[in-house]
Amino acid sequence: MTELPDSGVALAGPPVPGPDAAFFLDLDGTLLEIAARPDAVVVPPELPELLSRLQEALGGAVAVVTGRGLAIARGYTGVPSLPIGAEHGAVLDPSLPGAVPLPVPPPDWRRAADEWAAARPGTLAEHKTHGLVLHFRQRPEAQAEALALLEELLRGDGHGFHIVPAHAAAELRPVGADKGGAVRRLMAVPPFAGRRPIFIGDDVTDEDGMAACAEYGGHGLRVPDDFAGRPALVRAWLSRVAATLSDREGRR
Ligand SMILES: O=P(O)(O)OC[C@H]1O[C@H](O[C@H]2O[C@H](CO)[C@@H](O)[C@H](O)[C@H]2O)[C@H](O)[C@@H](O)[C@@H]1O
Repeated sequence: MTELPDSGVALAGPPVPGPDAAFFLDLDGTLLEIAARPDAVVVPPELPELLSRLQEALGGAVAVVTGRGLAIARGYTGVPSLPIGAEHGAVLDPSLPGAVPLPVPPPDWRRAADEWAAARPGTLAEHKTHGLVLHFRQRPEAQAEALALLEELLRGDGHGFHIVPAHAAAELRPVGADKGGAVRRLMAVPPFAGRRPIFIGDDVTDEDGMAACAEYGGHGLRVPDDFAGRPALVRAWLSRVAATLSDREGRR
């Protein structure tokens, strides 16, 4: 059973995997509770220690694969040695192999996104190196207008971008950059190579990462289905995985 620390509620979690597992972890909605705005997330103080314990139990085979920018994700996770696939796999930790050149949004797109958000209180334009996001969580009625703006920006040659739906947001992302690519690049090198990968995510963009894990004999765990939609349960389960695997190793 997985204990939910703040309520004492206990739910059955997935079985604890073997010591040959590798974890690919999504951030927002998986390790972190969803917040009203991207900059309003509360990072649990125990997260860096949890990730470090998990790394130790799995020979280092733990990565975060997120839609967030690299510096932000690095700050939230707080573990310098943790490999990070950022911007949905468009940006990988500089230490990781296999970088491919990707487009950046033209300046007039960035201006148009900022102007769109400035004219609609409650919305937000988020800029990434290889993309941009229009957020409307606090103004859901702006969804259609957000999509209309992104479609308008893509009219013409599209500069190698496409529109990806997100939680209460719409995003422009380079064609061909997805979380599956980040998983494959990491699975090609130690300490991931040869392991059975498990991707934990909550969103449609995580499905690419889960599909890539299946190519290596692994699978995906979906937060809504496997953890009752509760990042706190994901963290509690990962803590149990780390403790169980370390215990088994200690007894050998
Ligand atoms: O791949 P992820 O780690 O799940 O990141 C996905 C996006 O997360 C952020 O936006 C989402 O979370 C915000 C904070 O909870 C929330 O306010 C927003 O409505 C969600 O869409 C982030 O801002 C994006 O850049 C990520 O792509």
